[in-house]
Amino acid sequence: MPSPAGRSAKDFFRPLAVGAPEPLREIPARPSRAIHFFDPSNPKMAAKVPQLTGTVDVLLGNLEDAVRADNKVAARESLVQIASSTSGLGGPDGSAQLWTRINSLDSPWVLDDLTRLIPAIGDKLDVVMVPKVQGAEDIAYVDRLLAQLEAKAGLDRPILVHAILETARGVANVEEICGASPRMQGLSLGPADLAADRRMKTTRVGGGHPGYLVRQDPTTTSDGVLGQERPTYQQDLWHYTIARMVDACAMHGIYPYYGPFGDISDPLACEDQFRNAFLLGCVGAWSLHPSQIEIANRVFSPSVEDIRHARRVVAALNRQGGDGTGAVMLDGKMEDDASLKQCLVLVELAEQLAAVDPKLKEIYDAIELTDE
Ligand SMILES: CC(=O)SCCNC(=O)CCNC(=O)[C@H](O)C(C)(C)COP(=O)(O)OP(=O)(O)OC[C@H]1O[C@@H](n2cnc3c(N)ncnc32)[C@H](O)[C@@H]1OP(=O)(O)O
Ligand SMILES: CC(=O)C(=O)O
Ligand SMILES: [Mg+2]
Repeated sequence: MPSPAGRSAKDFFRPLAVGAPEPLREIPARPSRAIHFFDPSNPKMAAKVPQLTGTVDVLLGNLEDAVRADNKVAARESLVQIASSTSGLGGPDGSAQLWTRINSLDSPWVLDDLTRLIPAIGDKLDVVMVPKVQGAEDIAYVDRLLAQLEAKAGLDRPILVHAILETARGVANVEEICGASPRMQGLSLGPADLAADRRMKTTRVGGGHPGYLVRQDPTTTSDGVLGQERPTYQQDLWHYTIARMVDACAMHGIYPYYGPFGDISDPLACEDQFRNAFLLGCVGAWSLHPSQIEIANRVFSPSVEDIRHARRVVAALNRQGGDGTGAVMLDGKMEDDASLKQCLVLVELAEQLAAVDPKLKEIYDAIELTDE
């Protein structure tokens, strides 16, 4: 049966142009806790890129929304200049990955974005983020064009593709989008455009809304008197969409990300939104302002307490027989094969992050297990 992108299983991993690099069989788990957005046409932001390179997992040169229409060409040209001249940025050995968000596929700029960037800096670009993806056909278009441009440029490594989920149709097609190409690296939530497309009645870029809540039932005393206290609990507007993204990504072996949190002045709520996404399965979020990088790095790195507990569970099950099966009691709780698997997710993530973050390595290395 053909895949949603119209390719049979035997053709799925064939290059889409003669001379294009072989598609990857597995998407590498490169740390990407913060995808830091900058407008390359803004001289102040562009000047900050070299100093940010050692502090953030991904730097993304944004060409789409938030870049003025009369700056689109300047942004593209400046991105070429920044990628060519910043050491440690992009490519398999870069200390920060280099991504770009191209303009939407129906815009007058997108063709020039790709035909200019791939020949000029294709060896540095790790991921192309495609906004407003509606279905597998959008990924198929970018997939073929990238293959043609890679072949022409003589690139030996395929550029990966990341889709933003920001239309109702995109959400409805999320599984087929994730499976549309071996280039698919991941998905981000686009809460602002998605809210508009769904005709939600919000005006924010991500985050919650005080009106979206549940209220506790009225309480009555034994005398039948109605209580006055009716606490309310704000709910997460994005839970449904993120949960769908996480399942679709896990099914296809790619990575889900929360997107932007627009209230730069509210780091606490930003942290909460990021943490909800982390707990549900996301690997990172966007940072729109330098102050959000530290929040994302912290939230998307497992805590010392989680790693200590995870290692204790691994050790306890190992002591019991070494193959991770069976059940043990630890701190009054049952641990078995399934809780071990959850702990291994955290332990493996900590190892990946420690490999790129020396401070975190020191912190994780210093954790002592008290019960051995
Ligand atoms: C819905 C979506 O599509 S979300 C994605 C698109 N949006 C974006 O990419 C937004 C990116 N961020 C921004 O445009 C800006 O951060 C803004 C407009 C939100 C705030 O900018 P400012 O008002 O300049 O913030 P602020 O004054 O706090 O900035 C402090 C310094 O950090 C710089 N800075 C701000 N944001 C960034 C950034 N994303 N990257 C690098 N440097 C930045 C500023 O230029 C300023 O530099 P200076 O000290 O040399 O003057
Ligand atoms: C992230 C994005 O593009 C949006 O929220 O619309
Ligand atoms: Mg958008």
